Amino acid sequence: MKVDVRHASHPEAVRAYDTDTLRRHFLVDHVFEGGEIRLTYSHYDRMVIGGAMPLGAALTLTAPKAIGQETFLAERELGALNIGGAGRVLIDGKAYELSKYDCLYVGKGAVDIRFESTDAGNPAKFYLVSTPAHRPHPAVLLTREQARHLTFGEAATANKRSIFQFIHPEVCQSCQLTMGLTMLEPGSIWNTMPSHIHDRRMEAYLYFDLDADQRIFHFMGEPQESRHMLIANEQAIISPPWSIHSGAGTKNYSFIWAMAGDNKSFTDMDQIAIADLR
Ligand SMILES: O=C(O)C(=O)C[C@H](O)C(=O)CO
Ligand SMILES: [Zn+2]
Repeated sequence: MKVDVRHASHPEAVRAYDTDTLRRHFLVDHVFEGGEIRLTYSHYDRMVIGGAMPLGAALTLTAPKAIGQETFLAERELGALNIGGAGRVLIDGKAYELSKYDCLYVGKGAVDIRFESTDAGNPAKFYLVSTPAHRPHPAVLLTREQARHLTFGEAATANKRSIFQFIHPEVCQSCQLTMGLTMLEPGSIWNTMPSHIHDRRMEAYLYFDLDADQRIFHFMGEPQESRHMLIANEQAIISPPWSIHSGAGTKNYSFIWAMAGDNKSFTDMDQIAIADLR
C-alpha cells in the first residue's frame, strides 16, 4: 500500500506557488493502480483519499504509520464509491456488492476491510475517503437511486448538473464525513460557478468520466488570488478550507466531492460573486 502525506499550506504562501508546486501540494495525479491500494493523507482535517483497484486477488486495507493505529478504522470512518466495474467490499466477513456509482459507508471500529473485483478484466475502482471519527455508525450501502438527488444550473450557463448526496445527514449517519457525486449534462462544463468557500470544512474532488484527451481547468486559491491546475481523468484535488474549488472541463464529466470539518451542512457556503473573483 502506498501512502503520500500532504501537509497544509498557508494561503499567503500559496500566492507564490508556481505550477509544479501547486500540483505537488494539491493534485493527486495517480489515484488508481491495478492490484493496489494507494492513499494520500492530507493534514487538512486529516482526510485520507485514495483508490483501491483489485484485480485477481482481494486487497486489504491495513493501517499505515501515518494513521498511528493497529487498524485503519480504529478511530476513523470511511466512504467507498465505485467508479469501475462491479465489485464487493467485505467488512469483517460481510460482503457488500457495489456496481458503478454505488457508495458504501463504513463506521469506526470495523477491523477487516477487503476489496474485490467481480471480473479482473473489468475491475472495480473504489474511490476511498476517510476522516477521523469519534463514535461508530452502522455500515450503509447506497445506490445512486437511494442518494438525495438535487439538480442545479442551466444549459445557458453551461452548468446543468445533478448532485447525488450519499453520505449526508438526511441519507446516512456519519461523524464528520460527507460525500456525494456530481454529474454534468452533455454541453455543461462548469461545476460550482459561482464559486464558494467554506472555512468550516475542507473538501476533496475526484474528477472522472472524462475522455482521455480532454482536461478540466480546476480553479483554486483565495477568491481574489485564484490559480488553476489542469486535471486529467481520475485525478483528485485537495481543496483547503480557505480556497475556492470550481472547475470548467473541455467536455462534461463527473466528480466525487467529500468534506470534513466543523459541520456536515452542505448549504453552509460563503458564495463569491463571479464579478468579485480575481
Ligand atoms: O456541482 C457542484 O456545485 C458541487 O458538486 C459542489 C460541491 O459539492 C461543493 O463544493 C460542496 O461544498
Ligand atoms: Zn464546496
